[in-house]
Amino acid sequence: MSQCKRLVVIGIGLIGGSLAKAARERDLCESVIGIARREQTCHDAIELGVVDQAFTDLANISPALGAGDVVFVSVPTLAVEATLADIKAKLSDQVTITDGASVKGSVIEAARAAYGELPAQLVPGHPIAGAEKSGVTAANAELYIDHRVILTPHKDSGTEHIKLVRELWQAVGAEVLEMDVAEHDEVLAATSHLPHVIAYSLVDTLAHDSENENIFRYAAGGFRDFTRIASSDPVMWHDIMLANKNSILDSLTMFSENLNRLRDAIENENSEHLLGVFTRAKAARDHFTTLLEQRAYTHTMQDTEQTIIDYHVQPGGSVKGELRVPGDKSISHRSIMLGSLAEGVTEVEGFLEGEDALATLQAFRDMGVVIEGPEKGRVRIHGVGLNGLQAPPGKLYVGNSGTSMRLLAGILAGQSFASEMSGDVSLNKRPMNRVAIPLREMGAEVNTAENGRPPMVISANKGLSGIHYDMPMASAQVKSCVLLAGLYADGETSVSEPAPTRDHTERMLRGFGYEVKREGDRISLQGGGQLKACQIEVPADISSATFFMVAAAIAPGSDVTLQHVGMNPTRVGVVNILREMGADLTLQNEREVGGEPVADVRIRYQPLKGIRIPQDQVPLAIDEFPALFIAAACAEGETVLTGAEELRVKESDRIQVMADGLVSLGIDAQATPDGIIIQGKGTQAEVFSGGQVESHHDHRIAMSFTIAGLRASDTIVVCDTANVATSFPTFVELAQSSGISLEVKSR
Ligand SMILES: O=C(O)C1=C[C@@H](OP(=O)(O)O)[C@@H](O)[C@H](O)C1
Ligand SMILES: C=C(OP(=O)(O)O)C(=O)O
Repeated sequence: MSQCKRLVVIGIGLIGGSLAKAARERDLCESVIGIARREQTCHDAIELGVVDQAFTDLANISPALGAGDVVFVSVPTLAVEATLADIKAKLSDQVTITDGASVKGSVIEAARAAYGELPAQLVPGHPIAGAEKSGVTAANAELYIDHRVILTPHKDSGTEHIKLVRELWQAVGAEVLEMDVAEHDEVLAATSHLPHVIAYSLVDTLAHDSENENIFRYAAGGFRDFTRIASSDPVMWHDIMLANKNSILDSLTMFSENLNRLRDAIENENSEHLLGVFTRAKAARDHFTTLLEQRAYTHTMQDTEQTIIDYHVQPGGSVKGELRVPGDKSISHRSIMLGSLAEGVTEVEGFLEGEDALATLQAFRDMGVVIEGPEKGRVRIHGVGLNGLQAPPGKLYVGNSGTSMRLLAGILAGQSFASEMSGDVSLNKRPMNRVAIPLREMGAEVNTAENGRPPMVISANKGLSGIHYDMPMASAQVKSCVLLAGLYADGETSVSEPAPTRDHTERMLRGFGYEVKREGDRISLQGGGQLKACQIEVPADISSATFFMVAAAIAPGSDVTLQHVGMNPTRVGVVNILREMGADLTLQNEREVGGEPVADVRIRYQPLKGIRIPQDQVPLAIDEFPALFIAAACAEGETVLTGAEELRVKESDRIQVMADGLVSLGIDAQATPDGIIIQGKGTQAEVFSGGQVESHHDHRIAMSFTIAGLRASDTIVVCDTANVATSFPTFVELAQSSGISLEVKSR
């Protein structure tokens, strides 16, 4: 398809030559013409197949050019003005003009100087694709594939000209964005121009060293990677420095100040500062790497531009083997929170490197806490004490994680700075009034969006008072939020829970040397104490282990042992319910690790029967119901769940979403206001039909329908499953290694 009639490239170096060559090889224009100052370049450009024709003067071709033709100016930045003056003198105002200069403010100035008013035919642009090579010989037709081109049209740029330029870049494989000129120049100063100054300066400094030969001879990866861009074209970079002087100076000043602080930290052996800078930078760079690789990720990444990941599960099979699922999510969150607020260094083992717990970790890094790792589940937290957090530089983004937002709300209410927390599409629908109400009663100023939804804005603490709070729902998140705010409140803070909920906060506070009392259903603590750093070993997450317990319980021939699973009595509902359904489940090697009971759980297939789920088990198995509904569908007879309306406000409405998914896979399942009624299909081999189910931004829904594949008659496709990484980043590997035929496909 022809994009433009003729393409004229003025300045046939790497940038111009690559566009010319790409246009020519892809047959995008009737002809591609080069203009260069030197005869030799013209000759080389034709020889190398970069252009069809080349001239040293635009006048050779300009009379023939008109509407539909594009001139691409690709000369050194400071030569743009003279080139535009030449163009104005020789070219029709119908021809589209664009350029490739790295600084856009100076191009606009040059155009004003040459034309007076900015001409409609001009659409400034900047392809973000350099290479340290330069000259026509480096021209590469593939250079722009999957690279970005930023267009900075001015207010009078003609739409037909913008369209032509945009389509030309897209046709050579680039992704085209638009930006305002000033924003472009600031962003580029920081991300491209500053790194070039630093690389040139570093190599020049080392090259002047008397022992430079040795330095260059022995310099391995670090030097080579870091200084690659110092081989770029000196004239081009000289021009960029002058053309974008002000923005570059701003970035350079900020960098020099930080470098000086680092220098002082080294001189004074300030490990805190060094580790703070290095760990924050590593986390940022790792995040950037995943962005570059376009993998589904984590904390601060919003749901933009990601490829969608689906699971394709082939029917049948069984699960076998010894498996260790990752660390407990609830305990991992709390280890970061209490470790950060403690005096001294807390060491954590078995930390869950899933997105939810990482969101909590990032929030505390944002508030100035130095956190080393995670590295294979190990984390070292340099606690700052209850009053040592610093105001974060911006909003705290906690992704998909309700636990992060609700527990953090309690801690943030106690801080001397204001803060704001936001989440992803799922979290932004979840109710936050349940924590805002008691926090306001304590004296905090908490604002939410409509109907108590996130974002949450929490004002600087003007004094909190202890309260007694009778919780209207059984929620460990609400209980923990109030108790954590209670650390900052005057006097005693207490909560009563309508039914026992997970007690990790209370246990861990005690582990950090903080007194927490429990009398019946009432839990209390006094404000104003101190947390002392400790060692934490996080057991494997019973909620993650559940998927393999249910898998083994429903798939004939299965025999699985899950190692080192947390068996906190407030979390064992799933074990009790599966046993009552007739599962062959035994606990082995029961022991206590760091204040939490653990055991190995062995499950062998045995037919299940439907039951009426005891209400007292509901809070103890609250996250396990999606998987338990799959077990119910495979059981003989009816299973009835009541008293579980809390399931409607999790990452999705887990009652409705599971009922819909089950029905679409051929199960008689009926949602009720506070539960579900499922007619099990018993021992018949194929319980579920094949089909497609949505995860609705909910990891537990995604994993539950994955294990349903073990008793399906055809392929089950579970759509949009990147959220599994919030709680169970190794799910796919473990599922595959244990015998589930699961394939991950992206779209
Ligand atoms: O405190 C916690 O770590 C959690 C409490 C539960 O939420 P609720 O408090 O809303 O029941 C649970 O569903 C969540 O996965 C983790
Ligand atoms: C409800 C859950 O988590 P959270 O509330 O932290 O998002 C869960 O993991 O099932």
